Amino acid sequence: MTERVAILGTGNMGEAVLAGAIGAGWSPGDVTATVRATEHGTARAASLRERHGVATTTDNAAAVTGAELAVVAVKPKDVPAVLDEIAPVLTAGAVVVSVAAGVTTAAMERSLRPGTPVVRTMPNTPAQIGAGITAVAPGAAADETHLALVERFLAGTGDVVRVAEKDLDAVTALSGGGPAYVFTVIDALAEAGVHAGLKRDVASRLARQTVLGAARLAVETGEHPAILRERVTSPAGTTAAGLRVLEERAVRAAFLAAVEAARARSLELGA
Ligand SMILES: NC(=O)C1=CN([C@@H]2O[C@H](COP(=O)(O)OP(=O)(O)OC[C@H]3O[C@@H](n4cnc5c(N)ncnc54)[C@H](O)[C@@H]3O)[C@@H](O)[C@H]2O)C=CC1
Ligand SMILES: O=C(O)[C@@H]1CCC=N1
Repeated sequence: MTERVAILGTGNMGEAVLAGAIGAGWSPGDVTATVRATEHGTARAASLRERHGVATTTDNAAAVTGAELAVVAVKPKDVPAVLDEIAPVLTAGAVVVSVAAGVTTAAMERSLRPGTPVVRTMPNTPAQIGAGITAVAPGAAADETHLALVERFLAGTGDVVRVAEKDLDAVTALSGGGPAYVFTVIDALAEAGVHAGLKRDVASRLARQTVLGAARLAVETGEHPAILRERVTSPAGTTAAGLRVLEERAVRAAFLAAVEAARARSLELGA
């Protein structure tokens, strides 16, 4: 027995969260996913019904009627319009959860009836396979019970961590967008392998599994990445030669600047 959930705007992130929760046992019969009333939306709705067994509609207000959880997963600029649609019909005590980058709980609360519990979150797309991490921060009217419900729903999407709302822009920059940085690394490593003479399928397999294996080793041993890196790096060996190039090309500084730029953009989206 699971609570009734509405996913409002079921694009990349909405579907990833939905798939993670359902994959971990949330009943598809308790989930309604909304799409836009366009040709593309109609096709997408059919595909969501077929692949996940959820109900679909283009009517956000109808979707939240009777729902205990309303997950807002539209683009940040579209959040106010969706909140305006659902505010009059939201069940008393229902929790509004947002995954939108930058949009503050205070801004959302202004569009909702006074006292509506709001939880702002920042998931990432590995949620789709239960390997995500989501940071959550409560709004003014969200208490422990509301947070617990949101965390139980998100548990199927992977790890969940509570943070202060002021930290969510940094979270967005690191783990929200982080998969994109890592996919760039996988892609670059595979291309480098091809350049070094490997067949494309072999290079791609080596690159993907190397990133997965390194991540799992870091997570499962809990050891500092610098220690794990040292164990790969033989004195005057091949890895030392490669790492030297990464340092010369300021790859660490590039990651620092990328996360800072993404955080600044998240702050801008919320302004
Ligand atoms: N893509 C990602 O990796 C992450 C995205 N986010 C956040 O998730 C939100 C959605 O991003 P994406 O899924 O990437 O975008 P998307 O464009 O794939 O999904 C948004 C969906 O909402 C639909 N939509 C727009 N207005 C609607 C309305 N009034 N009623 C019903 N459906 C409506 C669109 O047709 C689209 O399918 C954004 O606010 C973003 O900041 C957060 C974490 C990671
Ligand atoms: O790029 C974006 O704005 C969203 C938020 C984090 C990941 N994707």
